[in-house]
Amino acid sequence: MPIRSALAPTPVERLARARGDLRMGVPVVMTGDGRAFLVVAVESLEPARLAALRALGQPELALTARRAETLKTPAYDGDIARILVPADMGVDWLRALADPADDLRVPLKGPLRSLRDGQSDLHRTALQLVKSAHLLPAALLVPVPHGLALAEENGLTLLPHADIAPELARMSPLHAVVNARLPMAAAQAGRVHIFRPEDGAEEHYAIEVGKPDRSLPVLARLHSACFTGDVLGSLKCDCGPQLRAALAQMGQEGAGVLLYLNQEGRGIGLANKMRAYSLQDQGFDTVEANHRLGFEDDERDFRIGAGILRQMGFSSVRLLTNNPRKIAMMESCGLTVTERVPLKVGQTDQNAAYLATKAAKSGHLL
Ligand SMILES: Nc1nc2c(ncn2[C@@H]2O[C@H](COP(=O)(O)OP(=O)(O)OP(=O)(O)O)[C@@H](O)[C@H]2O)c(=O)[nH]1
Ligand SMILES: [Zn+2]
Repeated sequence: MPIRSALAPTPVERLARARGDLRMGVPVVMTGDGRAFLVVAVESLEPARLAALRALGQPELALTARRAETLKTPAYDGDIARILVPADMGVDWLRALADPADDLRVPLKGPLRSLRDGQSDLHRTALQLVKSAHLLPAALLVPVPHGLALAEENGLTLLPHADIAPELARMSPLHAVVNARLPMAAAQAGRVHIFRPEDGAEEHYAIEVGKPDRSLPVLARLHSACFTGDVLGSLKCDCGPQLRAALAQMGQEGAGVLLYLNQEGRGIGLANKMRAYSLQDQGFDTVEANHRLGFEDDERDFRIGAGILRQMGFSSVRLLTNNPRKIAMMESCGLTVTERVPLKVGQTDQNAAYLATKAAKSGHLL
């Protein structure tokens, strides 16, 4: 028995496997309180799988309240909506509900029947899981009578809700993997540290400039990955210039730490960020675009940055930011912010509206 339990995947390992399954369109089985559901992500659902799922039960579509609001359908569970999938509706209908790309062209998708009775905890967890796989936040759940047997017969990942829900909510511990010297144009004395989370999600990086004194507040920047801004020189945001200005200031002062957090698109992933950009071309601002996709304005887990700084031995920072939420998060995680150092660079005609929206709707300081 002990050998078997040591070989079997833990809840965290099952979650990592489930993310891969969902991205590939493979169903997972979620069980809890005597119920069992097959769960698939709408984004990766193929017609043959939908037909196989329908043969087992009546599918229910779980969407966030944000997406339901755009679809003008009630979210009786508060933060999520459960919608009955009619027998004659296929994958295209589901995708149209999940993906706002054609909302303006084809506004009416209903009437939709939102479910009011019954429990929604498994649906909520399924949506969190799909989000953490960086897919569109839309999950199809099919109630099945014998979840355990179905998982075993078909080699599907089994997710007991009581085990996985707490794992999804907590911040995964991060481990320092390796660090190496990296001279940079902005700072000769650079060192890159790699941190790997236990849950199999993205690694994050800390770029240490010089040898900051751990007993003093360190000049720090929490930078969220922005492929378009950091690498391509996008004019739609200010990320690239902010990244370079932060490193330059650390180089000038001779010490600092820049965290490069792989939370692309404020945590929704690059594919979803590009969907948001496409909606912005239809006239929606950065916050509205996230909402229409079914996300909150900001899906980042701000605990990660604080966790890395503490692991590196820092307890107080001079934080380079215009975002008050970052300061509040650091302090709630026990780090002292002795000073906010403004970081105003990279304003362009193309990003003026984006920066104004962040100031008006997300509390950024101009
Ligand atoms: N979803 C979404 N993400 C965006 C958009 N534009 C930029 N981003 C992402 O926003 C994040 C910007 O992160 P930060 O540089 O930390 O910016 P911030 O939260 O405004 O805070 P400060 O720069 O510290 O003031 C990056 O992950 C970008 O990829 C957008 O229109 N939609
Ligand atoms: Zn950017």
